[in-house]
Amino acid sequence: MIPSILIVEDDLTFSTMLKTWLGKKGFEVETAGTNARARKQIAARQYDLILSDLRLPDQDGIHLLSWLRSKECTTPVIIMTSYAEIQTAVQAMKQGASDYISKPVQPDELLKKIHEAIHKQQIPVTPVPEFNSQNFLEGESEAARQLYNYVKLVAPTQMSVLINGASGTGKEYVAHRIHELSKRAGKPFIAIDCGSIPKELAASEFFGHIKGSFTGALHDKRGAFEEANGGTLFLDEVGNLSYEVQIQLLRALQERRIRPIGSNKEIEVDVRLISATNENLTEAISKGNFREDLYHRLNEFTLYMPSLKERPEDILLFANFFLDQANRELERDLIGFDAAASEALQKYDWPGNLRQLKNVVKRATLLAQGDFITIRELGEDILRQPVSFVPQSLNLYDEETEKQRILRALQQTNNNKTKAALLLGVDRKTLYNKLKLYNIPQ
Ligand SMILES: Nc1ncnc2c1ncn2[C@@H]1O[C@H](COP(=O)(O)OP(=O)(O)OP(=O)(O)O)[C@@H](O)[C@H]1O
Repeated sequence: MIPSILIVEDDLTFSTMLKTWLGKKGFEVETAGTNARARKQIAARQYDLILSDLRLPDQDGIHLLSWLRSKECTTPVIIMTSYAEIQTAVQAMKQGASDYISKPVQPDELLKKIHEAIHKQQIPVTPVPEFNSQNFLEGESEAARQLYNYVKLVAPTQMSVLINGASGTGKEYVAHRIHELSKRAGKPFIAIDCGSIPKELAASEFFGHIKGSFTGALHDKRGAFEEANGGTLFLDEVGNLSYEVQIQLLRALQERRIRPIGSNKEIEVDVRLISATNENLTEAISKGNFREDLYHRLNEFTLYMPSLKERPEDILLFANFFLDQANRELERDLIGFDAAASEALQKYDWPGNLRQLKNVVKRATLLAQGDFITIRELGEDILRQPVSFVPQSLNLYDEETEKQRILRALQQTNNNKTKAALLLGVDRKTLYNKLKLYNIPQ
């Protein structure tokens, strides 16, 4: 499916130029010159992304954002601003913008941000992020250790894997990890969000079609099975497949062959399946909504993704990891979280799991005024949890963990004892005592 973009921009030359360029990059693009016009167009149809100038002749882009929120419209919005001051961007992010970009717009940067924003919304075939040590972390909790032990065991096999877990726990990341650790690494990894494919297009998404085989089939299209041939096909939200598509899928898996719609030729496919779900599929089976035979095909091995609440030891680890990412993306240089912020992060429930933590940290990185993220920047949801503002004592940790935390804090602060003490939530004197205790050179 071609992703659609609405450009809201009053500079006609610039918007025409953007429209042409994005059109060449494979997007379907429409434009609007005013806020009022944009609202009309948004009310009339669904877009995958809105790219809006901050300053518009009638009302500015921030107004557009609050209007979208009032309509409970979740289409991602990227704000373009000539005023690169942080404040406008901050306001836009607070109003729910996915991202911002300053003018003059760098085409490659814009394209990257568009892909990221659309990816977060998960259109059916999601562009696959690059996985490397800069954007993947396993965690150190017992739950994480167990999960990645299983991942390493199952990855090299041909078994189909069903990943079970709540939204934002990292199911797609784990699916990709399995692919990377398998013999299929280097071959395609194709992700399909079964939850957002319209029922009537599902067969074409999976198996492809021949030009003219139905109204709207303007070109030949390769389906996901063919795209993933030799590699891995990842079916996200697999519980959402219609019964009819479940039957077609089962047949394809049993026969290892598919036939594009309108074609009389069958194509052999060699695909490893990884699926993910956040619902109870056994319950769906008992209600007659999911086929048991397909379930067993998909579920030769089950992985359970722990929620962030079930792995509290990993919260600060991930928070710091996402902070490094946000520092790079936003060109900021924050050192860490102060003691009260660290405590608040650890006490919060994180219903949206890693995805929510990543978003909270990114916003806070943008908003922070000093070297550390404080409780003020973490947002209302997190503050609503009862948090005592007394810095946490270091002694909650065992000695080795405590020593490692101190070494990390010193490294993060370039050996600045005052800042390291602040980061650890202790006073300087305590820090000096601890340095002596652990024989850490001063
Ligand atoms: N192991 C990880 N290391 C680093 N970042 C991660 C990891 N796992 C998840 N993330 C971050 O959290 C976000 C959510 O992860 P992912 O999309 O894999 O979750 P999901 O469980 O598939 O969510 P959903 O059920 O909503 O599709 C990712 O975009 C990524 O930024």
